[in-house]
Amino acid sequence: MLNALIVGASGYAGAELATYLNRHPEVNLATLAVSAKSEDAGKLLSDLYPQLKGRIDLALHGMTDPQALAEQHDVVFLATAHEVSHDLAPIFLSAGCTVFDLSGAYRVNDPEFYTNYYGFTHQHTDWLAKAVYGLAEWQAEKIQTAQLIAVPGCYPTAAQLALKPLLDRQLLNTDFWPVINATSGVSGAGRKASLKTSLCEVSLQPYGIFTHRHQPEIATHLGTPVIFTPHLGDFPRGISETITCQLTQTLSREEIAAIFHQAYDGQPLVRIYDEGVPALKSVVGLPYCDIGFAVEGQYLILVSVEDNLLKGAASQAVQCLNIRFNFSSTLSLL
Ligand SMILES: NC(=O)C1=CN([C@@H]2O[C@H](COP(=O)(O)OP(=O)(O)OC[C@H]3O[C@@H](n4cnc5c(N)ncnc54)[C@H](OP(=O)(O)O)[C@@H]3O)[C@@H](O)[C@H]2O)C=CC1
Ligand SMILES: CC(=O)N[C@@H](CCC(=O)OP(=O)(O)O)C(=O)O
Repeated sequence: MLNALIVGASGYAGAELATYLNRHPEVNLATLAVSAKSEDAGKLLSDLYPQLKGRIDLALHGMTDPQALAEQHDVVFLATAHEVSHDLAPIFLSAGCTVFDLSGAYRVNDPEFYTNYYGFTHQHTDWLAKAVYGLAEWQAEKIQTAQLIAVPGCYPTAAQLALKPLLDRQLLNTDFWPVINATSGVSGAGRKASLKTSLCEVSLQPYGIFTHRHQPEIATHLGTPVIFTPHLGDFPRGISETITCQLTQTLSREEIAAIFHQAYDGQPLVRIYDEGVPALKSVVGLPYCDIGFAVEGQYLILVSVEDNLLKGAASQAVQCLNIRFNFSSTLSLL
C-alpha cells in the first residue's frame, strides 16, 4: 500500500485526484494539503465539494512543514501552481518520495523555457534534467523508473496524442506546421475566482495568440513546430482541439484509421473514432482522450477531445502512478 499526499487538494485538479486515489486499491490517501495560510485549512474536502460527502471527509491540512510530511508518504501529487511545485518538488524528492507534478515546472528540460514562458528562473536544473514527461501512452518505459513525473499540460496532452502516431511514421509534412485550434472550459484556469473566468463574462475568445506556454511545450515534445491558439469557452470543463495538418502523401480514411488503431489499440484511455468526430460530452467526467478525423486529399483535420481536469491533469497523473508501480494502467480510473 502506498501512502499518498496531495498538495493543492482543494483545487479543481487536486479534488479530482482525491476522488481517484481514494478508491485506488493500492493507495492509502493519507493527507490532503493546502498552503499554510489557506482559508480552507481545517475544513473537510467534502465541505468544499459536497458530492464527496460520506466519501472523502478528510480534513485539509495547512502545510507548514513539507519535510515532515515527506517522511510520512511514499507518493506525492503536486496539484499546485508552477512556482509552488518548483519549490516543493525537491523537498519531497530528496526525502525519497516519488513525485507526480501536475504543474508545468518540470515539463521541459531547458531552463530558458522557464525564463521565457513562465517568468521565473529555474533553480533546480538537476531535477529538471531527471524529470520524465508523463504522456502516459508514449512514455511508459521511462515512467517506470522515474522519481519525478511531470504530467503534461491539458492542451498539450490532446494535441500530442492526436499528432504523434502520424509524426512517428513521418507521415506529416512538417513544412506545413500543424495548426491547433483549441477551446477550453473555464475550470482550466483553476478554482480561484477571477473576473476573466466568470461565466457571466466569458463567451468564446482566443487568448495567448502566438505566446501561450503550451505552444513550446507541444513543439518541444513533438520535435516539430506548431501553431497553437487556445480559446476560452463559456462552459465549465473539457477541451476540444481541431488540428489541421498536411500529409506527405495521399492516404485513405481506412489507412489513417489503421495507423491510429496500431498506436492505441491496447491503450484503453485513448478511443479512436472510425466514423465522425468526437464531441466534448463524450469525455467530460471521464478519463479518456477521444480522437476522430476527416481527410481530403493530403489535408487532414484531427479532432481531439478530453476533460482538462482528467486526461488533461488528474487521471493522467493516476495513469502515470499505475505505470510507475506496475499496476494495471486503468486501475481506479475506469
Ligand atoms: N485546471 C486544469 O485544467 C489543469 C491544471 N493543471 C495544473 O495543475 C495545477 C493545479 O491546477 P488547478 O487545480 O486548476 O488549481 P487551483 O487553483 O484550482 O488549485 C490550486 C491548489 O493549490 C493550493 N495552494 C496554493 N498555494 C499553495 C502552497 N504554497 N502550498 C500548498 N498548496 C497551495 C490551493 O489552495 P490554497 O490557495 O487555499 O492554499 C489549491 O488547493 C496547476 O499547476 C495547473 O497549471 C494542469 C492541467 C490542467
Ligand atoms: C482555460 C485556461 O486558462 N487554461 C490554462 C491552461 C490549463 C493548465 O493549467 O495547464 P498548465 O498546467 O500547463 O498550466 C491556461 O491557458 O493557462
